[in-house]
Amino acid sequence: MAESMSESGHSAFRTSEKYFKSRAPHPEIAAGLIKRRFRKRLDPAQSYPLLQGQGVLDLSRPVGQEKEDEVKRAGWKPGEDPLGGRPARKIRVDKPGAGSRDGYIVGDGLLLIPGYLNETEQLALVRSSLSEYTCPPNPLSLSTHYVLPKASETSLFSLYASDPETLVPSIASTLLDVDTLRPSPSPTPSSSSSAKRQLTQNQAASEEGYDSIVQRVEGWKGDEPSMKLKSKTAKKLVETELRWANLGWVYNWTNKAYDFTSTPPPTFPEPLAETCKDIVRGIPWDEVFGNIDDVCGEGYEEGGRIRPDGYHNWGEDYAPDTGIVNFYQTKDTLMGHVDRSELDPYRPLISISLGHAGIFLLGETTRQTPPIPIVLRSGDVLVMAGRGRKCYHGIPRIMEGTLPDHLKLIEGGQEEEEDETTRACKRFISNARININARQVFPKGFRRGGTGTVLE
Ligand SMILES: O=C(O)CCC(=O)C(=O)O
Ligand SMILES: [Fe+2]
Repeated sequence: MAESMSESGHSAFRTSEKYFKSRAPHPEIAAGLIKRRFRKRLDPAQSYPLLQGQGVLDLSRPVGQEKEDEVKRAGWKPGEDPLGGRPARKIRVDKPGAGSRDGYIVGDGLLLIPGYLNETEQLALVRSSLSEYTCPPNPLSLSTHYVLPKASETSLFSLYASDPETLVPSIASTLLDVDTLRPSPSPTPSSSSSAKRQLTQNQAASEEGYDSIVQRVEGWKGDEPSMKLKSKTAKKLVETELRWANLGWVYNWTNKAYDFTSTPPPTFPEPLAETCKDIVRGIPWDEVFGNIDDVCGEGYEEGGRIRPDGYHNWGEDYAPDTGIVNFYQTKDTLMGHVDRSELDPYRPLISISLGHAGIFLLGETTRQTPPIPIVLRSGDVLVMAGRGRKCYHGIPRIMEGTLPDHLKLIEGGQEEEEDETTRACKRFISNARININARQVFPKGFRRGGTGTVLE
């Protein structure tokens, strides 16, 4: 097994994260630009000419964007061997009404479908993400700390679209007079830490079991609002502090578990569920979980392959019931983690990228294996299923200069052709990436009961 721990003592995953996070120019470029005495200030990870000799896997780069694209500026080349020796096997993924798309198996149960969504579908999903998925009752990263509008007609995003300078009171301001306090010497960072996702390792929900989770989360009264936060304008909140919206079953970040107490269960947006089901239905799962030798290059296998029970039926019975919509400004990152709070540990997680491209690090089941750097561009879909659900992953970098033209604001007097919501969506995405990731918490036939659970 190809394991590595860099000299700095960081795991291979962390080394890669640091490398892609750093905005210092790549040494090949820096060599001509940076004086020798400044070079030692560069992040040590920068001394890797290209990380582990790998390039990035960049399968959906539009033609004609090369000049401004940060993949190029940073010196990250589409790699000759992006998978580090692992073969990426091509498959065909059916798409209703659109024939099919190429898909690539990039690991056991891990599938990349570049450009799955067309331009119209991308814009529609950007719109839904901002103008629908952020509406009550869906919790937002801001909900604990701000008094957000309650009705969808006056949602935070509709304020952003129609009257962005509207002041949204912080909860603290309704209890204390924080808005009139002078700034403290060390002001709260713009993405308040409490709004960020705290990701630490925890026991897999499938091992802990439903009853124990319910007991653990019972009686939880919610997070405390920060008493330091001032009221802010809708523009400031949406553009700099909104980090996520939660769809369907509500995830409780503090307990790292879903809150199963809500009755009736929360609903998941139907059109999004249909898109995810179409994706799952269109995948030839027999090929994904087929011949072991096709997927695993030498030195790749670790802990054996997993062929999940019932995967033949996913096309019929996959039904996402929870999801997170991540909003990234170009400076934002998401630390390496594994999503293990779903009771079915192997069902597909469907991850949709919109807006600016991001570097997605696809690791292994430990942080010690060097991850594959994948450029996820607007319209790409990544599917994590089976053993792939146990793999570390994260987003160390959102890349400037990668917004596709169809998501850019129309300039030069044609603005009137677009409605206020579309313009607001395009204003937001001009500096951002959105990721929608949908999951199914419960295995097929799982019934929640009073004292226990019954599997049909
Ligand atoms: O933004 C992405 O592509 C990944 C998001 C993710 O891993 C998560 O929300 O768990
Ligand atoms: Fe994740």
